[in-house]
Amino acid sequence: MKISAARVIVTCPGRNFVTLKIETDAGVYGIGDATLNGREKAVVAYLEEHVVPVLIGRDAARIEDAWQYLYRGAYWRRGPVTMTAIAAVDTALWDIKAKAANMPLYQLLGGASREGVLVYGHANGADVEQTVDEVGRYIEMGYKAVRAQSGVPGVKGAYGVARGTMYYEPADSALPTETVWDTTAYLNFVPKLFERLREAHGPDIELLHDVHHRLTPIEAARLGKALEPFRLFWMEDPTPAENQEALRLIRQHTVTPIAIGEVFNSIHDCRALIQEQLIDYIRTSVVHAGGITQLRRIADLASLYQVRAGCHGATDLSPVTMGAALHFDLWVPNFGVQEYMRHTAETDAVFPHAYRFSDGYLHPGDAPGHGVDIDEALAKKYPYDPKQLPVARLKDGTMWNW
Ligand SMILES: O=C(O)C(=O)C[C@H](O)[C@H](O)CO
Repeated sequence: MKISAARVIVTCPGRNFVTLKIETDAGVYGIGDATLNGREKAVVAYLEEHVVPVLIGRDAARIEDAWQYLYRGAYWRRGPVTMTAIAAVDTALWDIKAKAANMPLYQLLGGASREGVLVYGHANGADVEQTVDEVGRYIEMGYKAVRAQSGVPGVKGAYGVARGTMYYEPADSALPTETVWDTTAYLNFVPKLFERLREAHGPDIELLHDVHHRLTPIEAARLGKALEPFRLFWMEDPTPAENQEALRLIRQHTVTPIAIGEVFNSIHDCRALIQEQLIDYIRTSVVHAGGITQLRRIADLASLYQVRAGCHGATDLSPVTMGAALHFDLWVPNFGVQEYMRHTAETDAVFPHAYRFSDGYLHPGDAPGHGVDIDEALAKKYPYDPKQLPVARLKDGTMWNW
């Protein structure tokens, strides 16, 4: 079964998505997500200029060889653009292999290890009480795990707070929106938020929180310690994790579980964090960490150290990534939780999918392949709309991590 064509499809049903469609001479096709939020066109160019030409005529069944060819053969390895492009090819080829075998992808990976995939939703509010209500709304919808983010007094454009409810979309403008970060205000506020959430919703609901790379190691240690009485499922991205050693310091001070990895694109980015057991959950995703092929390797490494998978699943990861991730999650022995930020109805219509939510769990469905398709005619109706992620500055104007 040879690859006969490969095309990049860019569409914006409410937000931008880049999709690679690979066709074969056997008539079977596969699709892969290649969306890199705010940097979409860089991946489009990488795919169209450097990857598509070398795919034509290759054996579609040789997924590992294609992965190694695109990774080792590139010389300029790794990085989010390269690894997102590789992920798109890898996901499309796994889709083709599973369709050709007439099996849902999770069967090819080794079969289901569980009945459904525990997911966490995103509750957010302008202040504490609104966030408490929003968490309650997610619990009513059946969620067993909820991430809580709130507006912080004195912080302009706090991370994770939507302008409407349900659909937080940070890439909101052609030029980056400027937000202001205030560590003192944030550190004083967050423990009070979780105290109130436990008081309102009791001890059993799983609560998560994303710090979004804003703290220094000692500040993150302080926050983790302050949150211990409220038993978080995880504290995410407490510091920018390119400094992997920083996690040693944080770990010495707190038993609040830590999740890191959504911006990682290589197994090497998480090697020390996993091998030194500095994190509890690894957040690498199908789309930004080189596809199913590398994600499996990361998960296997993590399983040796009791680190569990907690895949990134924000709205900028398309339904194609969500579908593929759910097959991975259903199989992976060391599963923790899957992020599930619902896509809008417009997005869901462009990407018809087999996965279904029920009572706090998602199931990838049993359609052959990863179970997600693209309606190309509908996709054409939504042209690319340039949008970038925000930036953050301290109150005195110093650039900070968004
Ligand atoms: O979902 C999360 O945990 C995020 O941090 C979402 C990111 O801000 C988003 O994917 C950036 O594109």
